[in-house]
Amino acid sequence: MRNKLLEINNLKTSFRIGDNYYAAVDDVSLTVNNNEILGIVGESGSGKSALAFSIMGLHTRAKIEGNIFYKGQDIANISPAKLNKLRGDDLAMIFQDPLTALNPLMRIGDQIAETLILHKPEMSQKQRKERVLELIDLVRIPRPEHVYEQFPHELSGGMRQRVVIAIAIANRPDLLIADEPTTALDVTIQAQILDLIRELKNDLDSGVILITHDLGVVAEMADRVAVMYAGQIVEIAEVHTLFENPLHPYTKSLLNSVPTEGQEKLHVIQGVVPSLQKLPRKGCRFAARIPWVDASAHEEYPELHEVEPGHFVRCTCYSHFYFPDESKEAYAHGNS
Ligand SMILES: Nc1ncnc2c1ncn2[C@@H]1O[C@H](COP(=O)(O)OP(=O)(O)OP(=O)(O)O)[C@@H](O)[C@H]1O
Repeated sequence: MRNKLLEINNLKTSFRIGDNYYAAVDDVSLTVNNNEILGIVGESGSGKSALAFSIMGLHTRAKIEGNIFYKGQDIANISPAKLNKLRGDDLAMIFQDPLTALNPLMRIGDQIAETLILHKPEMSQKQRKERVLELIDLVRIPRPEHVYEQFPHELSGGMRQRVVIAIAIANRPDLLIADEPTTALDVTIQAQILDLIRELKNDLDSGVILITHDLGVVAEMADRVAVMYAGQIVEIAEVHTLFENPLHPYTKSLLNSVPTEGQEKLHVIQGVVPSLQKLPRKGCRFAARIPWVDASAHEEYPELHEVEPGHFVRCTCYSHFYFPDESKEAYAHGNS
């Protein structure tokens, strides 16, 4: 049975730039259940990492508003001591680049043991070593005894990422956040690492937040998907619903950017996510990228609408959206 592990309500994470605070995560609400993978997709700059860091309490200077309930306890603003206890124990994160996540001067075994020393101080040295070897084996690294003594630079990228995963799961976390865990790896290794994350999720009955810009990864891995644009969730749905019936113009354009068999020409929406200072704070944040859609189609304060059970879409523009033919689009851009 799936239970609610994480519930985020109206989260706003703002960074100070000059004299003002600008929200990089703006009014995000979501839930994650145990034994569930929630995929979070969106272009670079859409706020995915800022959201992950907020959950992990890793922002040192950001302003955090709203609630992050973990098993019913609000961790959005708890003391650093309490958060440290949770982090690495109940909550763990797998970062994008294993090289920067690992200490180049420390043996693999010692790096994995470190998190056990911190969170399971009662373990004897012998028990700890046994557990580290078990973890190395669990993430399918061959010859654990040998790898225990090695340094990060002696391992391949894929093996290093397995070490990072071993550290993350050392204390059997209930919630695992994986931020682009396979971006730095080639395709075959990527598939193995994703398989491993899915297996560990099943074994530990954990909830997983999988952040990626790769829709193929989401289709393969996620149970539900949240699509983020400019700090907000613009659509959230079960994975098959999102792929079969995408509604938000941004989701449609993301899906359109993945070529499928038999499709000759794809319409790709131009532009990028605006910087925090330039982000419109009123009206539909995606409006500027679909200038051919009439302004009246957008809401003044776009909200998430539940269009069918569990399927939410932001702003009414989704029901007026269409992909223009190229000539009309050129006209729209030329006149905007
Ligand atoms: N510490 C910070 N101070 C100021 N602005 C920040 C900070 N961290 C992130 N931002 C800004 O917040 C916005 C969201 O960034 P974030 O890294 O969360 O995006 P992302 O979707 O994870 O992108 P990527 O896929 O490139 O990691 C961006 O405009 C970014 O420049």
